[in-house]
Amino acid sequence: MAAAVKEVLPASLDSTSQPPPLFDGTTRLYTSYQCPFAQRVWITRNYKGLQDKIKLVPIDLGNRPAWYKEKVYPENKVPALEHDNKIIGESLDLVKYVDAHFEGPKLLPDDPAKREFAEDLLTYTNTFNGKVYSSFKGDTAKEAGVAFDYLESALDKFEGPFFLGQVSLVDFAYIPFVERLQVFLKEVYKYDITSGRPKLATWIEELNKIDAYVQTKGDPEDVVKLYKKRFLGE
Ligand SMILES: N[C@@H](CCC(=O)N[C@@H](CS)C(=O)NCC(=O)O)C(=O)O
Repeated sequence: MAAAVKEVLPASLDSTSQPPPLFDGTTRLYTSYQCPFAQRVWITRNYKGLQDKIKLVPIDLGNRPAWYKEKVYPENKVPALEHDNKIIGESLDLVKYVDAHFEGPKLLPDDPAKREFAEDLLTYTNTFNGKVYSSFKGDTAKEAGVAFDYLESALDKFEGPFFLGQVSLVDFAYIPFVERLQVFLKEVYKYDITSGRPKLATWIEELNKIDAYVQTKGDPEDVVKLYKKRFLGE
């Protein structure tokens, strides 16, 4: 198989940048290449083959343009999607929105049991992140372990390497966080999240075969630096 072409990514806009011509009919994903929430939507866009339909507009969150809050998204966060003359935010709503309103492979199956499980898992994402983040200051292996065990047993529910069997929005909701946590826990705590969790190991491996995801991955060293500063005050 030929290697996939890497998308040329636009440079981030900062406080000196002019806004794009807003509400001109172009669909725009306001994003940050470092943001795991935005990465959920970015992977979804790539997987559905919407690179030409949804334009990436990266924002420099450390030096944000004033027009972003004033004219685009009063929440002043990424991700946000400009579509059909409106702005929509919140990554979990956005992945569903992009799946429902755009062409490309469907990322939620029709099977009601799988849909219900998808909702449960999407709801659990915040709990998952909260449990792992709070473990950094406690008994990390034990407390983070509970959250990763939850994923391991969820991956056992349906046949196939992904949460719902076949790849879905649920995988794209978790992987940006798991990707970062795996690196950080290994580097700082010498904790291997895949040890004793074969399903989780295979899930990560399988996702790393999906170009739509691989193209969105950041530099692991940046993650370690950022997390050390943010969570450990280093
Ligand atoms: N609940 C939001 C969270 C988005 C979020 O917190 N994004 C961060 C970047 S990773 C952000 O924009 N932070 C800027 C700020 O809070 O001022 C979602 O799921 O989309």
